[in-house]
Amino acid sequence: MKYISILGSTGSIGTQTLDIVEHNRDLCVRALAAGRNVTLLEKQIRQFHPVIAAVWDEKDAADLRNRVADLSVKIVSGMSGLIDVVTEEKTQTVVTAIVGMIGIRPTIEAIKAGKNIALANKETLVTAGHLIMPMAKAMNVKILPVDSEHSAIFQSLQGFAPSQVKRILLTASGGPFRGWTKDELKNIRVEDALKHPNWVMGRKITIDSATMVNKGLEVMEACWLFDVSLDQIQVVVHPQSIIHSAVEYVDGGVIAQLGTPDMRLPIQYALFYPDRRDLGSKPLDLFEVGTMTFERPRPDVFEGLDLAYKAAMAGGSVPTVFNAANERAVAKFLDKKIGFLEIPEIIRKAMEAHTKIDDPDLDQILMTEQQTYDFIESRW
Ligand SMILES: NC(=O)C1=CN([C@@H]2O[C@H](COP(=O)(O)OP(=O)(O)OC[C@H]3O[C@@H](n4cnc5c(N)ncnc54)[C@H](OP(=O)(O)O)[C@@H]3O)[C@@H](O)[C@H]2O)C=CC1
Ligand SMILES: CC(=O)[C@@H](O)[C@H](O)COP(=O)(O)O
Ligand SMILES: [Mn+2]
Repeated sequence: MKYISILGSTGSIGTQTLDIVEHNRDLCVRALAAGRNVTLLEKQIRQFHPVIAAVWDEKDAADLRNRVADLSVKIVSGMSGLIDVVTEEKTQTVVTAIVGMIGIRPTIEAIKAGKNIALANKETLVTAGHLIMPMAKAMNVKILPVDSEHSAIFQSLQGFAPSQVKRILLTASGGPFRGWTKDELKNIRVEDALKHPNWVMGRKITIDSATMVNKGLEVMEACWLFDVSLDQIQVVVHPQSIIHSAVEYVDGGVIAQLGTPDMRLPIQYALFYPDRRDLGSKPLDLFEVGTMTFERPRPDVFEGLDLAYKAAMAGGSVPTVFNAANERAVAKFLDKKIGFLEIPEIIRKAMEAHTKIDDPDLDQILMTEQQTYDFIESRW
């Protein structure tokens, strides 16, 4: 039996993880955490029988306790609830499918408790990679990538020593507005930005793909996961999302991972690594794909990518400002309070206003997050 817990079980990655659990009898769910979707969480509790379940708000937790009073599951709430979920005794692997840098503290606590991490929650690594990666090494826990590109890189790296790696080719779909001019991006509606060409995902990451902030976050995520420098990563726009990323080796050979866009494959790979199992998914039909194309990214049009590189180069607390400003700006865009191009504008202004902390500890990261939110609230 493999014992797992899921942070963010009601979301896109969380529900696909549970789909994998349904099809693999040797996976057992020990604990689940959700934000507000009490109805779906109740269903999941009844189907997967976790011993602990968490929701964010204590009021929702009280409601959930009433709903599942016939079961012996402990219902918890808040940050301490998330920590109870990830430190559940029997759990071996925690799937971090929560959205945003709220995942930092539970991820750190999971590592301290010796749990392996199947990491989807890229915001945590972008903001606290300098704390998390050494901690994982010291605790001898595995950080297994779930993000499709990073899983592809991880799969392409199997059997090779890090010294043999020359570059990483990180693919990007280019999002729904690939090829548009900056002028054309001015009046984009939320509904249009939520239409990703290839992937069905949660709302925040879908907007991040449209601004290409997602690719910027993924560049930083790759630096931490694979211990490579920024100039060893090339972003390649590949609109078909069939090549999920590749590694170029010192002899010029390039090894890539290909597949139809289906997040269940990287999730399952992380859960059963190094084994592979039948996923029951539609096989890749290269004749159906027909053509695969490649383009250079346009950081001049998609300023979010340019700002991500600036944040990565600055390091210290600046990636936290980049990420926190983006989280707040995307929430405002989804609420129709700001326009599409105000997302990078807010990130840029927040970064300009920030005084960098070189090697922030956890408290300084969380303080920087709060200061960034306060800065944005006072102006937008
Ligand atoms: N979706 C995808 O295909 C991919 C996603 N990722 C990354 O995975 C992460 C999750 O993305 P995705 O699944 O799309 O996001 P969703 O928005 O679909 O799901 C987010 C999950 O987080 C939960 N959540 C939000 N706030 C809290 C909170 N305060 N406490 C507890 N749970 C909370 C939500 O609960 P509720 O809904 O109940 O409020 C939900 O279960 C992100 O970091 C994203 O970048 C990476 C690669 C691909
Ligand atoms: C499925 C996944 O991993 C997403 O992060 C996806 O990569 C988004 O696509 P783009 O950011 O390349 O548009
Ligand atoms: Mn990705």
